[in-house]
Amino acid sequence: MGLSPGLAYLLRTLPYFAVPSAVTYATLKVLLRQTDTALPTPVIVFLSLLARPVLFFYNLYYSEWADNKAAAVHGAIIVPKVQEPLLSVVSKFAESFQGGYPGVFNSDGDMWKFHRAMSRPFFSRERISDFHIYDRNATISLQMAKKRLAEGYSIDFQDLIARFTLDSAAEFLFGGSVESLSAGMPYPGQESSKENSSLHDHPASIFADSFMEGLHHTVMRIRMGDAWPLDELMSDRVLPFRKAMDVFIDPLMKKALDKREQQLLNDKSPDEEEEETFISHLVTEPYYSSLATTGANTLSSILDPKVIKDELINLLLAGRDTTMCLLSFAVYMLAEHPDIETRLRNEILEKVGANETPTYDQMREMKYMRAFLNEVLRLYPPVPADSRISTKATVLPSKKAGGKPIYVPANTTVLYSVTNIHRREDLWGPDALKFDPDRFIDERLKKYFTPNPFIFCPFNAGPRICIGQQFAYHEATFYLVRLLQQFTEFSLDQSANTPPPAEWKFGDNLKGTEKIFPMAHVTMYIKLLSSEVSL
Ligand code: HEM
Repeated sequence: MGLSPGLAYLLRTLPYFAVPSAVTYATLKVLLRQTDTALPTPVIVFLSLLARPVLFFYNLYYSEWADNKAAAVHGAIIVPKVQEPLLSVVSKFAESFQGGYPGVFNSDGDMWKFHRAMSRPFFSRERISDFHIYDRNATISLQMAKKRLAEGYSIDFQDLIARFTLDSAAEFLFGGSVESLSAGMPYPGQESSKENSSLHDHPASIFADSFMEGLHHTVMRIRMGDAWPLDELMSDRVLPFRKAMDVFIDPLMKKALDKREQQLLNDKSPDEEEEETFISHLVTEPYYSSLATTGANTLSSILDPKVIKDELINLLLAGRDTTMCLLSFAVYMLAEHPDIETRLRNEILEKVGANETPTYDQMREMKYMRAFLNEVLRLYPPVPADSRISTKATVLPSKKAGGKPIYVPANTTVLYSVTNIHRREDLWGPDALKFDPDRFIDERLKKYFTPNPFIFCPFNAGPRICIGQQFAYHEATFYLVRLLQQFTEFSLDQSANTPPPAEWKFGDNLKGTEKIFPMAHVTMYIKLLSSEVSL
């Protein structure tokens, strides 16, 4: 049995605290002996214990002084600093995964290159255009919605969509469905499946609930900052949930690995007819090119089941909640803007038809649908804030004419709020807070977005841009086509929704007009119930 995170943390940090004190103690002893001076032992111990705090403040003030000096050399001002514990959520995310599942989403440097090279080929056009997985799960989920409405209840759309995205992502990645849709969904007033024992005890709920609970504890670790292990002195809070998830993932992995091993033994290539999943892709693709760049030196290390599992969980985390968030807010906006709902449906009827399954080409032609999704992503970005750490000191030019440049010291965590960027009137125009998909089609596109594309960054940008961007657009478009082909007139069931806090009524930004209370998790989420949806 391994050490608890708390004990491991204490062991890890022991040298950090003990070495300066031990060195001070030894130095004092030698000095006192050489100068023939006597000091009581408690005083020597006390002075030695002060060594770590003194070093801490010396480093703090020295680095601040050195940064200011370097900024002055460039005629720049130092980058504005924020209070760490409040805003370090994303930067601490990777740390909180310690001993967990390192992968493309939460690793850096060569390790990231290795994981990115491993995942990237799977997101080719052909693979993400295979819609039968969405089709099956969308059909099941919409049938469930109809049944629930026929019973006279409104629908917890966020819960329904979470099940749809989980089952679809799991099938795409693992090749086996979690079947969380088959567990059913909560009735209004039941906050979670825990309040409904038949739903909670369903085998499919165990994976889904463990995933959510594990995520919840991970977020708590992030909130607590570096010393989170001290809150887990006796046991690891995330481990039981990881174990519960492993019960689901391990047999699927074993099956894929055994099959590949047999193929290699018989010198066979994978069956052409066979449907490729992410697991089978990982155990099939040769990664010889990545061997050279990553330092991994044997093929067995590439086919290490742990590496494969890490990759799968990373993608499940990166792809599931984000798309759920996009679709939840999309339905919220449909309920708030019936005129937009009508326009979307007209486009669907024109490009796809009343019952037909949408194809890749039809989806590409649906310009208003893409504009609608972009507008949802603009005002309600599923990743509301993000951060980067500077690997070396750099000077950024000032945005204000005549303003001083900004000096960013090396190893600085630079935070940015995607939500704020997306809602700024100076970037998007005076109607920035209005929900209006046309801004991605009409002259405002050329005026604001084209000359300055980084004002829209729901998927980030640069080398670490989201791998699943097109997958997410396809999945969301597919679901909305199916939803709007079958349902009309969405409205919020305000008796069941969590309203925003009363003080929001007089708040700025969108606070004053919000009907639901968007809350922050790793991604944002809403509790959205739609009633009066009719066929
Ligand atoms: C609306 C849906 C989505 C949004 C808004 C979104 C957003 C993002 C953002 C902002 C990042 C950058 C994180 C960072 O580097 O700090 C990211 C990275 C990533 N996303 Fe997505 N994502 C979505 C859907 C998906 C899907 C469906 C998948 C996969 C099935 C996926 C896989 C990934 C991966 C693997 C990364 C890490 C890429 C890297 O670091 O190289 N995402 N996503």
